[in-house]
Order: sequence, then structure tokens, then C-alpha cells
Amino acid sequence: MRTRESTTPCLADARDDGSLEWATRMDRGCETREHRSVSERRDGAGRDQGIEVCLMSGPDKSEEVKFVVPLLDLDLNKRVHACPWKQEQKIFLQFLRHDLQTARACMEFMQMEYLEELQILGKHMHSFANVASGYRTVLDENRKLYNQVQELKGSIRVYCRVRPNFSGQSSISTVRCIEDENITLITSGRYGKEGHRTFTFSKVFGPSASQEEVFSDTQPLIRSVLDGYNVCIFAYGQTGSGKTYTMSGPNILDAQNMGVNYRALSDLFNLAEKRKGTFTYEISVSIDRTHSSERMSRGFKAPIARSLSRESYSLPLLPAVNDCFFSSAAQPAAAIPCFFYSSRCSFSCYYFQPLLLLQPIGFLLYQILSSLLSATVASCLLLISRCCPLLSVAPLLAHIC
Ligand SMILES: Nc1ncnc2c1ncn2[C@@H]1O[C@H](COP(=O)(O)OP(=O)(O)OP(=O)(O)O)[C@@H](O)[C@H]1O
Repeated sequence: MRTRESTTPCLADARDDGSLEWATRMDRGCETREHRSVSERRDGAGRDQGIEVCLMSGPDKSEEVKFVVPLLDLDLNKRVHACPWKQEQKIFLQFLRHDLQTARACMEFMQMEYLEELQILGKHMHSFANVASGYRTVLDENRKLYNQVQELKGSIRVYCRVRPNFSGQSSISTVRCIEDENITLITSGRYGKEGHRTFTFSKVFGPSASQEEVFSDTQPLIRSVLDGYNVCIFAYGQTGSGKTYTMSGPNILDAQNMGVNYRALSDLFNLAEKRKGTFTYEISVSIDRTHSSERMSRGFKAPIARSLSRESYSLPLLPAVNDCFFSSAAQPAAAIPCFFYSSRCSFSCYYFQPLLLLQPIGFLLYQILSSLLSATVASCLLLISRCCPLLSVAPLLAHIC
């Protein structure tokens, strides 16, 4: 309003000079300046409100305000004394600057912390690497000791398993007594007299022995496969003596009655999985079908393969799969009998009828075994050997004799 009042005399003077046009132009100029002033004031009020909002959050930044105020540029404030809101803006700017400095200091601190933690992590990694190499050494020693124990216990083991009587079968048994390692059989002596004969094995399993018990004794030797040993396992016995049951299990399989083959497979795969970080194993399975003379078994000569061709055999019909690589125990579950190869080592399982052993193994072994088995059809032998190729039976014979 004051501006308007101050401009009115000028207009009057202009009118007095008679220059109406000039007066009109001046009038318009004044109006424009007045509008500009009003809008500047409005802007100023807006900024004031903004600064008030900023200052309202001041109490929680009291420390910062104390720090900022001495830094105010007083010269600038003098120059802008006509616009007090600019001083407020200056404070606001100082706040921002201080925040920026704090953030930068925080960043530097975090960076230092990060570097320190990185160094600690490096030290931990180093000690982990040391522990890992120590673990590997201990593992190697452990494996050596384990295998030494197995050797001391005997690399060749022969187990005898007596199956239970079938329902409806006579309860008269030729087995007189079973002890831990001995089995005493009733034999027919001279002049019709009853005689006894005792045989000693690594262990004798009675009719009540579970599949788990039989496997637990063979397991340590089978595990040697993964440490570079060759392992061969075979079941020997007359028809119906329980070879298939011991090696595979009954027709309807469940976890409880699975035989040595299935258990050995899953044990080997489990162990290979556990040692995954330390060793890499390649496991392959090859199956040799010895039914109907369709193919020869690995390691056998043609005549023997022919002698296996008896239709009456209940050997499982197996797909002709050879040297297939498997990554889990489930895949070769149906592939029995089978050979396992781990690197250059193998684990072989075979079943034999006594007669079939005549040619590959020799008459001597047949006589020894059949003298036992002729007394009873209800027991089979489980022969397990380490570092012994299937047909080098000399150590087996020595053991049995
Ligand atoms: N320990 C056992 N417990 C229960 N049943 C058994 C046991 N051993 C064998 N059997 C049963 O006896 C029968 C004959 O066993 P199995 O088929 O294993 O004999 P085998 O020696 O393999 O005979 P073959 O040489 O004719 O094939 C099967 O019905 C099997 O389930």
C-alpha cells in the first residue's frame, strides 16, 4: 500500500506535464512492480514455512545446531538483512552439510570395519584350510588303521547261515548245536551209529539271525572297496538253502529284509556321498546273466556257461546291462548279481550251486563243502574275501581246511 501511495504523486506530475501516454506507461510499470513484490513476499512466506518445518525437527538435532551456529557466514547475513528467511535457509544448508559430513564419516567408519572383518575372515579361512588338510591326514590314517584291523581280523571270511525250517517241514534237523563260530552237525556214523562233526567258521548265523546281523559282519570288508581294495563275495549252497535270500532277500522286499547286495549298495553310495568333498568315486555296475545260456558270465569259459543253462534254475532274469555307471543305490537295485567298480577296485557278488563249482573252483573245494552241505540243505555259506580274485580259491581252501 505504501508503494502505491508513493507512486501516486509521480502520476499526478506526469499528468500535469500533459504526457498522458507516458503516465499510463509508468502506471503500468508500477503495477507490475507491485505484483512482483506481492509474489516475492508470498515466496518468502512459503520459504519461512519450510524453514519452520525444518526447525521444528530441531530439538532432536540440538547438538548439531550448537555445532552449526558458529559456522554461520555473518557477512552474507549482513548483505541479506532485508531477507531474514535467507538466514534460515543458511542454517538449513548448514544442517544438510553437517548431515553429509556425518554420513561421510559413517561411511569411512563402516569401510574400516569392513576391512577389519575381511582381514579376520581371511585369518579364519587360513585356519580352516589348515584344519581341512589336518582332517584329510587324520582321515587317511583312520582308513589305514581301519584296513589294518580288517586284515588282522582276516581278509577272508567264511560265514555259515542256517535257514529256518519251512512250515510243514519235519522239525528234525541235522544241526545239533550252533555256537558263535562253530556248528555241530549230526552225521551218520558207521554201523548206523549217530556221529557228530563240528565245523568252524568266521561266524555261524542261526535260523533266527536277521539280514541286518549278517550284513553287519560283511560290511567292514565291503567298505574297503572305497579304500582301494578288491572285494569278492559269494554265496554257496544247495538249492533252497537260502543263497538268494541272504544276498537279495525274499521276493517281497522291504527295508528290514533286504539282503547283503542291497545293503552293500546303499552303504557304498552313502559313504561315497559322505566323502564327496574329499574323494570322488565313480561307481559302475555290470551284470552277467547266466540263464538259458544266453551269454557267458564275466571270467567264465564257454563250457561253464553252458553248464549253467538249466531251465530249472531260479536265477533271476536280468537285463543285459554291462558296465553301466550309476549315481545312486536305487538305480542298480534290480541288478543282482552284480559287480561294482570303484576306480580300479571291484566288489563282486556271485551265487553258486555246488555242482556248478566243480569246474571253476575245483573238485577239492566241492568235496569239502559238499561234505558239510550233504548233511543239511538248510545252510548256505557266505564267502567274502578281500584282494582275492574270484577264482584264486587257494586262500579260501586253506581257510576252510
Ligand atoms: N534266513 C531265512 N529266513 C527266512 N526264510 C528263508 C531264509 N533263507 C531262505 N529262506 C526262504 O527259503 C526259500 C529258499 O531260499 P532261496 O531261494 O534263497 O534259496 P537258494 O539257495 O537261492 O535256492 P536256489 O539255489 O534254488 O535259487 C525262499 O522261500 C526263502 O524265502
